Amino acid sequence: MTKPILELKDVKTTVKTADGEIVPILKGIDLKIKAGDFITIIGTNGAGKSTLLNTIAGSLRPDSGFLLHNGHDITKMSEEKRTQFIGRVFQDPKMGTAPRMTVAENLLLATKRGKRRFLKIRKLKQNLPRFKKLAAVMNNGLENRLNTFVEGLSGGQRQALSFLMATIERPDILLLDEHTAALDPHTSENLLAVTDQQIKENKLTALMITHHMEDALKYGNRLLVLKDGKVKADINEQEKQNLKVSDLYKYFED
Ligand SMILES: Nc1ncnc2c1ncn2[C@@H]1O[C@H](COP(=O)(O)OP(=O)(O)OP(=O)(O)O)[C@@H](O)[C@H]1O
Repeated sequence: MTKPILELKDVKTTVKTADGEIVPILKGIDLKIKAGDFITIIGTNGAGKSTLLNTIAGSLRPDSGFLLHNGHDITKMSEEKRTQFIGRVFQDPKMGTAPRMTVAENLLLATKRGKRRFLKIRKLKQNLPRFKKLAAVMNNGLENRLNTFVEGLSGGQRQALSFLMATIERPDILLLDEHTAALDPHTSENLLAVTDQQIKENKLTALMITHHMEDALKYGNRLLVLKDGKVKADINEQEKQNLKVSDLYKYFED
């Protein structure tokens, strides 16, 4: 049997509050993620969803347990090193992009993820047709703004750019932390549809946090419910197809 693309073994993560208190957040997560899994993650505020993605990305180090990437222990690997195989889109359109650089420059930087980063004008020009094609897929006019400074983009275009940057060098794992939550309903729906299409077309492995039960059911082949730092339910494709939103709310009850 092939190894999971990512495995978490009894992962426990604590955080330190402003007054120095150590609070356990993840309380023993066991998870095997197969290549091609598109997992939606739901759970109440504070359940540990973002902490789980932070622990996978390496921005938080677990206190105990292990993370394995294709069978290799990455528990102690730095966040920077993990960017070679992990792409990430945050909720805040301001994160993950450089505001004082153009869309094309940001994309060129993203192609150099995990490598030495310096930009050559020649490379930028060479890549423009490719970037135009990629941006057009996002279905929101980004392809006409390649020479615009990122700070001048709409929130939706900025999130679309973040998504492109996270996926332009195919990541082994794509982490989406409520990446459409700050957008208006129409823009959010468009980005979710493109996200789904890109994940399917490129056979990406992705984890997506959402507070929308309909989206958690509509997208992906697997659904995780987190509660109080633990996996309360791990629902497979078949089970998921038979679920309704009202069924999901039951997992939030005690
Ligand atoms: N760096 C941090 N310092 C202090 N507390 C933190 C930190 N990160 C998370 N927490 C706390 O840990 C708990 C879990 O946070 P986390 O963001 O993982 O939850 P979540 O399930 O993503 O919630 P939400 O739906 O509100 O985004 C929360 O109570 C939060 O306040």
